[in-house]
Amino acid sequence: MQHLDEVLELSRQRPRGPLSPWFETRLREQVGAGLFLPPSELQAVGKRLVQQLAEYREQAGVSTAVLGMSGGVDSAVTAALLKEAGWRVVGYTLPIEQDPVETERGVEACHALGIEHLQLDLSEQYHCMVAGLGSLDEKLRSGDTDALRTRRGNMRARLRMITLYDQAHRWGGLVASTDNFSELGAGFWTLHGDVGDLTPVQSLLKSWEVPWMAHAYGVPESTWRAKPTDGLGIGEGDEAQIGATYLEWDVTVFAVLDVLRRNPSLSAEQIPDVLCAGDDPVAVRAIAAVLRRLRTTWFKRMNPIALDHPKSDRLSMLDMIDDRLFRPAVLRDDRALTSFSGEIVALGQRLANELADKKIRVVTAESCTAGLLGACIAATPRSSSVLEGSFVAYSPSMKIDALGVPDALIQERTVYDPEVARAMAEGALQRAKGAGLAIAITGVAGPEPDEGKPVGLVYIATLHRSGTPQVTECHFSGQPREIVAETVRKALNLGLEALD
Ligand SMILES: Nc1ncnc2c1ncn2[C@@H]1O[C@H](COP(=O)(O)OP(=O)(O)OC[C@H]2O[C@@H]([n+]3cccc(C(=O)O)c3)[C@H](O)[C@@H]2O)[C@@H](O)[C@H]1O
Ligand SMILES: Nc1ncnc2c1ncn2[C@@H]1O[C@H](COP(=O)(O)OP(=O)(O)OP(=O)(O)O)[C@@H](O)[C@H]1O
Repeated sequence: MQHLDEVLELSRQRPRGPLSPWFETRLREQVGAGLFLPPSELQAVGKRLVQQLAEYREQAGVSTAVLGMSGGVDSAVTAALLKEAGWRVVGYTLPIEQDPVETERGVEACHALGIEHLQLDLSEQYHCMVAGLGSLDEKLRSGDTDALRTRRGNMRARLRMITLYDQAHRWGGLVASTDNFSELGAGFWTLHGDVGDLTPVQSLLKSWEVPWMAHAYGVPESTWRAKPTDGLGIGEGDEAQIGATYLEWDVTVFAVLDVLRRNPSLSAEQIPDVLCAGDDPVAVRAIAAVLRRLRTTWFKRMNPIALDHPKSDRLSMLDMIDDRLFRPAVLRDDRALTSFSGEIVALGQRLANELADKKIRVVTAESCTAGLLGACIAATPRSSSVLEGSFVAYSPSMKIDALGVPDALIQERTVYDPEVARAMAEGALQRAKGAGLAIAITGVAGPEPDEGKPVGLVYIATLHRSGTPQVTECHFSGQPREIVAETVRKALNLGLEALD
């Protein structure tokens, strides 16, 4: 299996010798399942990242990125992707009592990638800082415990960040972030120390995908072969601190995810047993280290901690204003199919509140939204008191069989018709005895026109049990998922109107 060999090679596993049996088996399975992306997919991922970085540069009107060049692979790949996307990239080597070999690798990477390079030795500033803060806490200056070394190391990272933000301001640019998926999971970064404004490699595995990108985008071999270190003087390299190699880390995280998917009710304590590493001491140790780090760093991955604020719909409103008016198109919220935008969530909540106030339950009859309207109401607290149910009637025959829409009507007018929407609403309300309001949707989400009807034509019918059906014709534009999201948004608004 060539791909497996490449993973072992680029992850620097080869010189360490064979993996322990548990890791060997899991890695084979995971490579076979495509979790360690094969080179053909990585090529596409690289292209997509570069394309997005280029679009962001054009749309946000910022074209200079500054970043710290540690001599390690993450900063080098980040710089390479930005450069490829047409950014002006300024790489800073910022040694603080650094091993000169690391600094030299940072300089070499800048030259090899053809980016500007500036150097500023921050050792003196660091000492001033330790001395200053040491006057509040004497131990900080000379103490040699893990905690004190970590505090001093974090100070180095934050001092570098102060420098980079100042330089970004100087050039009218932004600070590029170099964090990757594996370090994110391990909580292996300093809050406000090495996370910047734009994160090109955040979803990539440190063991395999980051070095692959390094190889593909012209980073010198000395950089991607170098032993990963935090450059903060805290410990003997990343992997010694984490308690597992990055390859072991990535394999274990995928394995934990797999067992959790199979059995979502497992507790953290049960996971080592379920992973069945019993007679492999290397794996037992590494799994324990991975779980320990995940357990002690979860809060870093959701920093700052956002409460479920009683007025969180205000935050949704700001999100909507930004999304509609100011955010560059490359970042626009078009993920409504899997995670509703803030505005849709807020609308769903409003409709649920109105229904609860009026003690009315709703039934939905959905064609092109295929249940998303119902799901949106189901996602609100106490939805069971306001949602009677949903009919997902996607095909014509479902509309006939499940909702009683007359076959002849569909034959004569197609399913994209106001009368069909009306019949769907009536059929739903007849069948859902506990509902007082029906909302029905039929339309063409695209990407191609259908039965002579244009993409984006949608009919939404609302029917209050004590009223007559109201049908609204809508014309939306965009990709299918955008049309579906617009339809859900409109249907929620029409539901609110119908209750008025
Ligand atoms: N429950 C809680 N909810 C919300 N926040 C909480 C919290 N508990 C602590 N905190 C906050 O979190 C802080 C601790 O986190 P933080 O300050 O980041 O510090 P911490 O995670 O303790 O240390 C940073 C670690 O990242 C490693 N690192 C740093 C930089 C670069 C790299 C690299 O290789 O790329 C690695 C470094 O070697 C060290 O192991 C606390 O001081 C506190 O402010
Ligand atoms: N000496 C340094 N000069 C400039 N920036 C640095 C230095 N050390 C660390 N940094 C910044 O902090 C980030 C995190 O540090 P880290 O040492 O993990 O580097 P890295 O690029 O992730 O490489 P690796 O972890 O593979 O050594 C770096 O990506 C870099 O932007």
